Amino acid sequence: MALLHPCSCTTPPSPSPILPFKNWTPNRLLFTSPALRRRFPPNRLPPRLRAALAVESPAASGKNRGGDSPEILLEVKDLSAAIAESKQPILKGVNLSVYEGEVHVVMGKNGSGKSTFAKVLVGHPDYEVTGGSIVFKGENVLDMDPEERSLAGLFMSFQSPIEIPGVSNIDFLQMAYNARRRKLGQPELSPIEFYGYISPKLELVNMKVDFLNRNVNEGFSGGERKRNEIFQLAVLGADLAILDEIDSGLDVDALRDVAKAVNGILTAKNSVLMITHYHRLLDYVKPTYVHIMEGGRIVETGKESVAKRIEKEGYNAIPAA
Ligand SMILES: Nc1ncnc2c1ncn2[C@@H]1O[C@H](COP(=O)(O)OP(=O)(O)OP(=O)(O)O)[C@@H](O)[C@H]1O
Repeated sequence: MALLHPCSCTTPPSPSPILPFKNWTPNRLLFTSPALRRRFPPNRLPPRLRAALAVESPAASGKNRGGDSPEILLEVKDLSAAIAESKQPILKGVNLSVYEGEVHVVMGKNGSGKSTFAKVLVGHPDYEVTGGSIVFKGENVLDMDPEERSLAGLFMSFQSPIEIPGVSNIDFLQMAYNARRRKLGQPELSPIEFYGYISPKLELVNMKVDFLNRNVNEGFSGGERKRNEIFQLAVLGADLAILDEIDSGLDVDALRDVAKAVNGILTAKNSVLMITHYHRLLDYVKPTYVHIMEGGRIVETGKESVAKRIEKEGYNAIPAA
């Protein structure tokens, strides 16, 4: 699963080391019981209870990073990285600065290094950083393991979200959410408080409540997995969400829902880095910048018009690509 285990796109994580099941009380069983769900169906929580349970996402309510002008969230300088096993260089000097409140889009031909860049940001063990720096919220990310990066507020959704057999969505999310709250020194939410918190998020992505009790991504269609990734992002919050082809394989309605959810999680304090091949996502989520990656470098940066040009003319429209 993406958020707590950015390295897990190839190896399903064991949630236990950082998400202790021992914190899971018998209340949880009541909470997921059909009777309780009938009593508190999503969207129908009594307004007072809803208000009482309303809490901000831990990321949104985290450290206040200051005054009115946007601060820099991510600064990548001359980043190079190779495949850990073969030492084959893939990233060859990536430079990128992301400020609060921005939407950055990375496009590029197949094999240009987009996913590798995203995975290197979250510390995927398949890759070795061979040069340059990554600073996130003023901290050297290269000194952090993937779990620390995630707890610091980096979220990544993967092209192919993994299944976590035997762990329901709601169990997973509550454990992940409370882990983040603990890290921020905030009190954990009880199951009922958590349910109050996530109900509106289900609406945001137009997901049925049944998905909460299904095992993470098990038997989900491709589109449902993508929707679930965005749901996780909406629930867990992030200062920087890295979305790798979140639009691939979505039907038009799902694309609209996912885009709506992305817009719904954006605030003046967080940012999104989206990898996509298609301009259609940008009809809904307006980019601050569009970057073109080629040969492991960002070779062009511009506004949305760059994406439109590529859609029309292909990558030949970008001389360096
Ligand atoms: N773990 C790995 N083992 C072997 N080769 C890899 C690995 N990771 C990346 N590569 C190679 O690095 C290059 C860049 O891959 P990457 O997935 O980053 O490209 P991309 O721009 O995201 O492509 P696409 O648009 O097709 O998703 C490709 O040639 C790919 O085969």
